[in-house]
Amino acid sequence: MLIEPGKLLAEINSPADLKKLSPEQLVTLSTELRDFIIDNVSVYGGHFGASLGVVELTVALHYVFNTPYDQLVWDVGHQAYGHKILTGRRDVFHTNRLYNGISGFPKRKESEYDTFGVGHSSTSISAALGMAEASHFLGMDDKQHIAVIGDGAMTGGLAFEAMNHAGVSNTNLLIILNDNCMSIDPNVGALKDYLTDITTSHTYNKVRDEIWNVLGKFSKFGPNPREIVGKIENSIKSLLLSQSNLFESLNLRYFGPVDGHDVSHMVHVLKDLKDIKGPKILHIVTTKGKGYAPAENGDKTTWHAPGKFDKVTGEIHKKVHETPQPPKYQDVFGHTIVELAEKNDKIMGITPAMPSGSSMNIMMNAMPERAFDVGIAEQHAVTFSAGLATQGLIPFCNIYSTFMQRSYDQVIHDVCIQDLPVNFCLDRAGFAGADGPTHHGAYDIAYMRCIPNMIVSSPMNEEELRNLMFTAQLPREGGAFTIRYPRGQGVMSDWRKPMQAIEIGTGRTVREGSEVAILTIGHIGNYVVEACEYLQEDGLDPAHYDMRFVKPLDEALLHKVFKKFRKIVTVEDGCIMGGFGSAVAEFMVDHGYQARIERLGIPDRIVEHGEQRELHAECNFDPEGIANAVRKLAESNVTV
Ligand SMILES: Cc1ncc(C[n+]2csc(CCOP(=O)(O)OP(=O)(O)O)c2C)c(N)n1
Ligand SMILES: CC(=O)[C@@H](O)[C@H](O)COP(=O)(O)O
Ligand SMILES: [Mg+2]
Repeated sequence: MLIEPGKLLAEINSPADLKKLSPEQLVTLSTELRDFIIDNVSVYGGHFGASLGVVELTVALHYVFNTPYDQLVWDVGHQAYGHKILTGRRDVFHTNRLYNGISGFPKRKESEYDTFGVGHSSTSISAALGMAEASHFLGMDDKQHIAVIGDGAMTGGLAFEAMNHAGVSNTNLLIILNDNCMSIDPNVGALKDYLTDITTSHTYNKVRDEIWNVLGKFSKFGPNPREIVGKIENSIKSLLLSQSNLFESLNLRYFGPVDGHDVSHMVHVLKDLKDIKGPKILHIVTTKGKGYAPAENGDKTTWHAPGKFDKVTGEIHKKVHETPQPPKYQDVFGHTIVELAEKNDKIMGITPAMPSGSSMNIMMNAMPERAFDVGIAEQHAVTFSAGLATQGLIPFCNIYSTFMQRSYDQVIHDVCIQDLPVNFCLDRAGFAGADGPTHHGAYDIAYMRCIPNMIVSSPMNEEELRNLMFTAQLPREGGAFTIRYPRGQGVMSDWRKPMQAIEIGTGRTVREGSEVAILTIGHIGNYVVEACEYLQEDGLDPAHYDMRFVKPLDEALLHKVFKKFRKIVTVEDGCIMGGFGSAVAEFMVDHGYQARIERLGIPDRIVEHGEQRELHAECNFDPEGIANAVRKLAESNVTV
């Protein structure tokens, strides 16, 4: 269902239309844009608070800059809904994040205005700097490059690496630091304190006012007062350098903080900055959820991505169930780590900026001195965990599978080469769903199982998750222990049972059978249970083994399987290449068995966004797809 935009917004089909508006009309447009986002997200879901917070900035940027010639890079991209709507995607915005609809993040294939594909944080400054250096190299020194980065994303090491480089470049790079004191959860760390200090400090405000007085005068001199620019720049610089400013010390000219919700002022400021050459940073202060009272005044973490809600009452729609529902895997993790830590005082919890998403916040609340939110800093989270392990502590480092990709060298260099006993809980393993390819946890089995000193496991249900966590905290010689589990609910409403150790490298038989054996890893095994019901109706009787470990594999069980079966299906919610099925195939070859193995999982292509089950179906490993694969194999004439 297409949602009607306000009158002014209905006229904006591209930023060229926006430029026809008077500065006064921008205020009305901002209100209409905000309403349109509220109307759509309340009905269709998606990220919310962040886009509301940058409405005025978005309008001002497209008003002042010549996009898409000037290059605008959004960090993370969850705040770019306004940008999408103003750049030709208003009428398809109701398909945002839906299967076959537009992406919830900027995406190069989707629009020329989306200069850089995003989803993971802290990339914008590097990307914009690369574009700026390219423009210089290609003789387009009139081109502007703008990176919009949040205070949360600024805590990522990559952002600092980029600023370190930008400070010695002479490019037209404008970094806009959108400071709303929030990550998904409240922002953390010394940088946050520093930004709060600049924003509230009397000295800085005085300096800021002086700068804008100077710039205010300078604007009146006309569109291109280059001579005056130099003089003013010098005075600004000396004024700022007399202060200790983090960004100035990196040779980035610092401007701000300014009110990011005053669209007229933002236009004025951006116009001025456009004429100042070289790398610079504008610090704007905004409110996440601005303009929608429940989000602005309520729990900002909830309103980061609230799901569908009643826009009038602010009530978030929750499915009502008549029977008790299984918990989310993340909550099983959160409660279980506390339960374990109460008995084992060496256990520590680590999350890089996902306390709510991973449910590590349960431990952070229960035992704050033993659980750390380290900011959007996955590399640091892993090496920090390694440091804890050197001292005999037992770290449970919980990272979304997709974000763990950031820390690959740390896993190898800092953990596995040193054989340190660090536990990795990889949440959101497999298809993430509506967030799409940037967030799918597709590769972890393949990238973890090839590292020596690494155990790789995955539970089929809540009880197994708890038992694996219990096993991971028991003393062991060394080595890392990975436990991967998906986004969403498990299958057991009665999950809080006493925990027991699982012998490392052992699987279990879910179902004895004949003709075809199905080997699974993790939660996706529940699809096989469903598939077996259909297959039984067809008179088929496949065996099903929940392997629990990809590494080490349960060799005894596999010998049993390969001795009995010539037709084998493997199922995993991960990339086929190098994954669990590949491990089984390697075992077969290494041990001289011959069988036909049908490997189901994520194919070697980028799978877009949609509901998890839609994506499983697309890749033929939903229950129907699995049943079809088994039927086909059962009918085939395997001669090995
Ligand atoms: C590498 C990486 N880690 C974690 C995340 C999850 N994440 C998405 S948005 C976000 C908070 C970003 O905060 P900020 O940049 O300040 O933007 P805001 O939502 O406040 O506008 C986090 C942690 C991510 N996208 N990428
Ligand atoms: C933009 C981003 O990276 C996060 O907001 C992410 O969408 C959270 O995912 P979950 O909803 O699975 O926690
Ligand atoms: Mg923020």
